Amino acid sequence: MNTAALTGGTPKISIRDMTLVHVNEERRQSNVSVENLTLDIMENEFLCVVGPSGCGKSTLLSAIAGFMQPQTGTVTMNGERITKPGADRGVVFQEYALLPWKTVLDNVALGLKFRGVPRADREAKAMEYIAMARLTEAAKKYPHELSGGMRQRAAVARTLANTPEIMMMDEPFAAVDAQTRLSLQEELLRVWNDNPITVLFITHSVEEAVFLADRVAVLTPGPGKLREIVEIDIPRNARHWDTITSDPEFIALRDRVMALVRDQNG
Ligand SMILES: Nc1ncnc2c1ncn2[C@@H]1O[C@H](COP(=O)(O)OP(=O)(O)OP(=O)(O)O)[C@@H](O)[C@H]1O
Repeated sequence: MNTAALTGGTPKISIRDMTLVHVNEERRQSNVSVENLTLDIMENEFLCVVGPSGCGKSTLLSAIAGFMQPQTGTVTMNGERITKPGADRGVVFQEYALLPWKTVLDNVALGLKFRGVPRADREAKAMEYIAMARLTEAAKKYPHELSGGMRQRAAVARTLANTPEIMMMDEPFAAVDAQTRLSLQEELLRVWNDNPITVLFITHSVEEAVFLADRVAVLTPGPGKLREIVEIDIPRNARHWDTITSDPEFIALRDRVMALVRDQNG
């Protein structure tokens, strides 16, 4: 855990009193999805966001990604207001992250291509990230030739190859089977330990959040406000599924976060 960052370091992302409203002009409807949310995401921390369905987790991600603007309040990165999407913020979604007509190598190299990096350089760089995701053997394969877990590892490699300042993940492992999901979580922590980066990870799974995070932000039922932040001080070298589920600290933190999510009195 990046304790220095959490106890006085610099926030990478600062959200202040942010309200996000989805407006449907045709139907003359508006829907307040996030209300008066204040939250910092510290440099190189792994922050998980949990909360009841519809509480605004994905909407929060959209604002940091620059896909939508707050109606009131602010969202900044390194002190600068976020006004549009940018390569400095990478997003991994649950599905559709890879272009089906491109190989793993071309998918991972795509962002570098857009930035004008010459072919040999971008392929060498992409292969480094592919190796990190343990996909070297699959570099020339197309997404439909990969398992769901391999596809998500490729999606993470593609995002990290763009060297963003923050990687945001919206339920990235929700579509894979339970066993694959556990190994993807361990793999993600291995990669993150080797490549420190700020991570915002959205999930429905309290266990997943407590396993991965430095801190878990629990939102209230929609419109989402911050209910509580729970610090997860389980040592990084204890984050293995074969042992952690019998660790009393893990059990206590999981139960605490679960109680916060289930309490509907926002
Ligand atoms: N494009 C949109 N137009 C109108 N309302 C929207 C739109 N997208 C989301 N909403 C509404 O905003 C609220 C928050 O949705 P959001 O998807 O951010 O929640 P969530 O916490 O990510 O949900 P889930 O856990 O079910 O994925 C919900 O009431 C949803 O119906």
